[in-house]
Amino acid sequence: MEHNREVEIDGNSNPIQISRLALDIGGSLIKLVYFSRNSGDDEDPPKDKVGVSSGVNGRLHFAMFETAKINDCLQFISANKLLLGGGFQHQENCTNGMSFIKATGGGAYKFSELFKEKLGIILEKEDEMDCLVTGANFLLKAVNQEAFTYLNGSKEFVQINHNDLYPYLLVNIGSGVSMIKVDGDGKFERVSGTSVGGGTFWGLGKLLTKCQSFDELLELSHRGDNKAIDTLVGDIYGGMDYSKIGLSSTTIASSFGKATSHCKELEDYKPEDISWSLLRMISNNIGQISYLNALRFGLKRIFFGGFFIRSHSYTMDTIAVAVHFWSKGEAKAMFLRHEGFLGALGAFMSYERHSLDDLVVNQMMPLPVNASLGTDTNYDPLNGDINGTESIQCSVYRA
Ligand SMILES: Nc1ncnc2c1ncn2[C@@H]1O[C@H](COP(=O)(O)OP(=O)(O)O)[C@@H](O)[C@H]1O
Ligand SMILES: CC(C)(COP(=O)(O)O)[C@@H](O)C(=O)NCCC(=O)O
Repeated sequence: MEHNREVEIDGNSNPIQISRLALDIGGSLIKLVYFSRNSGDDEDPPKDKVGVSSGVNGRLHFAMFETAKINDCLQFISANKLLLGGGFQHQENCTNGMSFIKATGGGAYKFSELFKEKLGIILEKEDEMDCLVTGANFLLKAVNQEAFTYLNGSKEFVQINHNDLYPYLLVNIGSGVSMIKVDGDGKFERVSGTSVGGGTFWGLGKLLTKCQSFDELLELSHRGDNKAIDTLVGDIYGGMDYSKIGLSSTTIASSFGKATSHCKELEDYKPEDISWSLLRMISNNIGQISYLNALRFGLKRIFFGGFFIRSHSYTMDTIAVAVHFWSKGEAKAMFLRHEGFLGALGAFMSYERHSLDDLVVNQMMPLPVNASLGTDTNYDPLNGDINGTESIQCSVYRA
C-alpha cells in the first residue's frame, strides 16, 4: 500500500532517516508522529548562540489509521522503515534485540503483543492524559497559528501568550470525551468526561444512515436540515419564542423529538437530516458539559481536541455557539489545528523525560522558528483520506 512516498526517499533517492516514532492507539484511530531529518543535515547542523552545533533539522510527520485496520498501520511502519532510527540518534533502548517505542492510548495495552510479534518492538506505555496535556502544551507554545476560534463561519487564529496560558480546560473528543483542567506542564487533573463522544456520533450515525465511512457521514450533514427531526421551541410554542427564559423559536427543544412521530419510520427521514441532528446533539452536549466544567473551576478558555472535530465547520460552530450561549460570552471555545495528534505528540515528547538518550526535542527553543505547517501538507480532513499525512518543519536538540 502506498502512503507517503516523500518520507521514504529524498531527492537523491537516499533513504530518509527516520527517528523517534511515537503512537497513540485509541478506541477508533491510531495516530503516528515521527521525525525525519532533512537530507544533508549531517554537513550543516544548526548552531546555538555560541556557535556550537546543537541539533538537527527535520520534519515532524503525522499519520493516522483506523484502529480496526491495525495491520495497515503495521505495514506502513514496516514499509517506511519507521523503526530504523538511524542517523543522529537511537530512540530505541535495545534489550534482547527488541526496540522500544513510546505509545499511549488503550491500544498500547491491548495491542502490545501484536507489535511484539509482528514488528519485534515493545510498546513503552505512557499515560494517555499525561500525553494529551503534554501534546496540547507543546502545540500551544511551539507552533504558530495552532489555536483558533470559530464563530459564524470564520476562523480567527489566537496569539498564545506563553506567560498567560494556564489554567485552561482541555476537552479531548475521541471515541469518548475527557475534560482536563491544565495548570502547567505536567500539572493537570481530569475533572470530567462523557461517554457521548465521537464514537457515539459515528456509531449511531452508521446505524441510522447506513453510511460506510465517517467522512461520508460528516459530508451528509452539510446538506441536512435538523428541523425535520429535532423538535424546536417554536414547534412546542406555536411558532413563538419563549423569550422569558431566553429561548428563540429556532432553539432545539428536544433533539430527535420529532422522531417520536407514530406516522414515520426511519426510512421516512433523510440520512442528511439525521446526520445533522446527530452532529448538533452531540456537539451541543459536549459544548455544554465543557462550559459547566469551565464554570466549576473558573476557567475562561476551553481548548477542544480529538479527531471527532476533524476541522469540520458545523461541529466547531455548534461547540463554539454552545460555549458562547451558556457562558453568556464569558468563556471562549478554541480549536487546534493538530486536534487529533495531542496524545501521539505527548508520547513523542516523552522520550525526553524517560529515556537515557542524550537527545531531546526542545519545546521552548527554536522549534517555533520553523514550526509553521510545511508546504508538503496534503492532509485534508474532508477528502476522505484516512491515511492523510502532514508534516511540520522543526529541529531536535541535544540535551
Ligand atoms: N476516518 C475516521 N474513522 C473513524 N472515526 C473517525 C474518522 N475520522 C474522525 N473520526 C472521529 O474521531 C473519533 C476518534 O477520535 P480520536 O481522537 O482519534 O480518538 P481515539 O483515541 O478514541 O481513537 C471517532 O470516534 C470519530 O468520531
Ligand atoms: C476511556 C477514554 C479515556 C479512552 O480515550 P479515547 O480512546 O476515547 O480517546 C475515553 O473514552 C473517555 O474518557 N471516556 C469517557 C468516560 C467517562 O468519563 O464517562
